[in-house]
Amino acid sequence: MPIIEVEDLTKTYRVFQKNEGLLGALRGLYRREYKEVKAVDRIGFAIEPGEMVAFLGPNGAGKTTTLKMLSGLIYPNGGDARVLGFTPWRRDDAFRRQFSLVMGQKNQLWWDLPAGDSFQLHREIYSIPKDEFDRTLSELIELLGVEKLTRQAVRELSLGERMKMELIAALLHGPRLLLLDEPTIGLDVVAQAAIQKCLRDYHERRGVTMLLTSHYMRDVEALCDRVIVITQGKIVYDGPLAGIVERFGESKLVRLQFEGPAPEGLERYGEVVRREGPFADVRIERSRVAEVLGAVLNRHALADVSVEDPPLEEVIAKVFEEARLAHEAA
Ligand SMILES: Nc1ncnc2c1ncn2[C@@H]1O[C@H](COP(=O)(O)OP(=O)(O)OP(=O)(O)O)[C@@H](O)[C@H]1O
Repeated sequence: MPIIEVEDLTKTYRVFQKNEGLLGALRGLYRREYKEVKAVDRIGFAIEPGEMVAFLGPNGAGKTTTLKMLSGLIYPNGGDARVLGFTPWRRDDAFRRQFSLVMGQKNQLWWDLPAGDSFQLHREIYSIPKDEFDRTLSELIELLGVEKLTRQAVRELSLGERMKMELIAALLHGPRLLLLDEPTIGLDVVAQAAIQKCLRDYHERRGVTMLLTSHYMRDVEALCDRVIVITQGKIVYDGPLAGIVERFGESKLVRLQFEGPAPEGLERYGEVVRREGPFADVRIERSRVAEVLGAVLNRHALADVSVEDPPLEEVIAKVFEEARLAHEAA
């Protein structure tokens, strides 16, 4: 049975429109004008236990709104969702004990206290038996490598260290589902990689289901096999990460190393993105790669060759752009 099942889920916000100037403000006092923003528009998907799924989309696409509905923080206007067998916005206690929502932009730990004190508070809130709490906490402290930091005030920690503490707090009650909204936002690449590793290791140990939003494609590549792409509140792709590159990555990067200097005239095969000594990198239409390689080998002596998919950033940007154009044309 899926851990998350979403059908036709819709959320429309009603946003008060302020008029400009004093007169406009006065007019707004007796005649309020509203605009409707359809943040999430009849989306549907299912996530099975143990999956790690990336939920991607440009700014304002509806990702956070969806995660908020799935964790029961806000009500939808239409459609339905079952999460861990519960309707999230009914906020059953048994539901809240089985999932965690981590938002990279928000802290749930007490700023002036050591994280260890906030962990104790979590123990009380979730009524975790002491021995189980001690066992889980030491496992998580070891996994995240933060032995010396739990007695230091949270405000004195670096952003990366703080995120590790946030993760510990989120995992103390052993959730079956982890919803992560930009867990590596603002972190440098080293700290990002550390968080990715912790999440991967934790997933391996506990098989927890994860749904994660991120603007960093490194997070996605490191953690997720499946991608759901949302733009303007609608899902435009749901499938394997490799499939998105196949479908939207129209070109491949062919890296050639010639026996002598790279020859002139490679432009006839595609876009030459680098030409330096014996090296030439050419972007070639996916369907022409075999034919072009054959032609190059016929004419020139090659020392080495490799064929690479375009970077995920490029592919995802293309998915967003195509969806935007389709939306404008509709
Ligand atoms: N509380 C709110 N009141 C009114 N409009 C809102 C509210 N929250 C979000 N929106 C609007 O709903 C749309 C979707 O917002 P949401 O935060 O879900 O997007 P997102 O995909 O998470 O974006 P980002 O990547 O920038 O975080 C946006 O147009 C946003 O302005």
